Amino acid sequence: MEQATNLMKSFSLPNFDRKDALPVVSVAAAVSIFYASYRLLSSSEEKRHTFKKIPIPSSSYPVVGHMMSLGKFPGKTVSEWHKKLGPILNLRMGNQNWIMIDDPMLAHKVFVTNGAETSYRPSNVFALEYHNMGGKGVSFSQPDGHWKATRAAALNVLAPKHIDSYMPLIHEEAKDLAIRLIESSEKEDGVNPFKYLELNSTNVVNKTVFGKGFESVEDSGFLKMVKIAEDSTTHCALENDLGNIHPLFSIYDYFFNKDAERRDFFLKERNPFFRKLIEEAAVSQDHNVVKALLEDGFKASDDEVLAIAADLIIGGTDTTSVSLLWNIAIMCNYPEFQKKAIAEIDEFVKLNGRLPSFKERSHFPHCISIIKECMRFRPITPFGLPHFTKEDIYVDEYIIPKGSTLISTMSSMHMNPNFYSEPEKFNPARFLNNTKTMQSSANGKIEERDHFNFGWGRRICPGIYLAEAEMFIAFVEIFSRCFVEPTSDGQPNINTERVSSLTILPVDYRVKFTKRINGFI
Ligand code: HEM
Repeated sequence: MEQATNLMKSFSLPNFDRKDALPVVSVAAAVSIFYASYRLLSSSEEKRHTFKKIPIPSSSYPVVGHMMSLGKFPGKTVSEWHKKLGPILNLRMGNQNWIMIDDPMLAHKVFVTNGAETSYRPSNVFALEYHNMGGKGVSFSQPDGHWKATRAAALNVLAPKHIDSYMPLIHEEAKDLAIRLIESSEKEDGVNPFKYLELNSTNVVNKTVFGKGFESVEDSGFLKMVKIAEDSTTHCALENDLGNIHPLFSIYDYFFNKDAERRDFFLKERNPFFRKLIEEAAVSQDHNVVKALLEDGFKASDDEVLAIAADLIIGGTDTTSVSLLWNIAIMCNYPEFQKKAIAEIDEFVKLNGRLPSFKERSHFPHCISIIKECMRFRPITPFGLPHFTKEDIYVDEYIIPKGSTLISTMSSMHMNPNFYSEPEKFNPARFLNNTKTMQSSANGKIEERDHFNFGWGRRICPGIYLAEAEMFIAFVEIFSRCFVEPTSDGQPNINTERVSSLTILPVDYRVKFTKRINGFI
């Protein structure tokens, strides 16, 4: 102990008089301030020097940047650039800066860890001012505006406890879908299932939101709704807001009267169409989302109801039907997985004498894995929905400058060999140990995510539960009743695609929905 005390004493400072100490302390303080400032400056200099430059693909041209180099399949082009240049790319689109990311871990850091800065949307007049009615909707409104309230309202009406009350209608629609597919396939020796899938998803969302559906694929109301949804997505696409990409391009809009055409679409066509549906829904006896928005504490204004309803219709129709369109094309190409799904469904039906509810999905590991793997194997959007950052963000060794549009490259992200082993192989077994709902996977740890089709962080799709229930129930209805087979045209081509506004679809195909003679339903 004594030794220890002596040792401590030997380290203590000599005794100074306070007066003598003053100049010493001042000099020391000045030196340390100077040193600290020097460290700070040099460390930010060091930081600047040590940060990696984000690669820029070489095919950029004056004024347009990479716009003209993206080609007919922008998702594929950007995926090729990622292969050559790495997981993060910097594109110039007119005067906009686009950062493309195809590594899930990096994307998680950008969109989730830095979510407070990266949950904005790039400015787009038609999406924000017209589609979202000046920020009153969800999908394109900015998080520092009204978005938090409308997003909370959307999350509330799409929450499992609410969606569960619509399950009977989801089952009814799925049964009608399976019967329509079988009947039209029998009539014409094969059918292109797309319009029937569109009717199914439009009816599910329409009945949920407005309490009203459509009778058939020829119904004029249905055709009008599909057209309105298509035109809305086209007018909201970033690449169509040309003046925003470069002021020079507004000349095109000016001469071709594009702005007026878009304004007229929203004000004279879309809004009156939706307002009528909203008026009817508000006085309907049945439960629907419009009534919930008006009553459930949110007390939305007329414009807010319209903007949110439009978001749910546009967000929830094409997305689900295109996912199922890929699913059927893939199943036709892989009959061995159809057989596994059918065996699982038959076993449940034999035991219970009925088809399962979504709550009983744990009995269906093969069906769940197949649905997930189809979405991974053929993602339905090339780039999801773009985010935007208002601040510089520092991620790994990159600085992403403020004012950048942030995009996840879905095609190559889902083919990332560090995240998925043998990604080119259609292999549902990869998800047999990850059969939790897509909803909980999307909101869980990055290492446990199944796929990224629903986007990221604070902006992640609020309709996952509805989409997942709808896809599961439709899948089970179809395969409990029939086997999907190629027509004499051959197998659906699942290696080429066509781009339509925000989604990527398989090229048109026909398949046979052959009624199963040994089916239990
Ligand atoms: C397979 C089906 C679906 C897919 C793949 C899908 C995908 C997406 C994606 C990628 C986003 C953007 C996320 C982000 O910014 O990071 C999104 C947002 C959104 N989705 Fe979905 N979606 C689907 C179904 C639905 C359904 C059924 C609804 C509602 C009925 C819906 C409503 C919305 C809304 C309102 C937003 C905007 C969220 C916001 O900006 O805060 N979606 N969806």
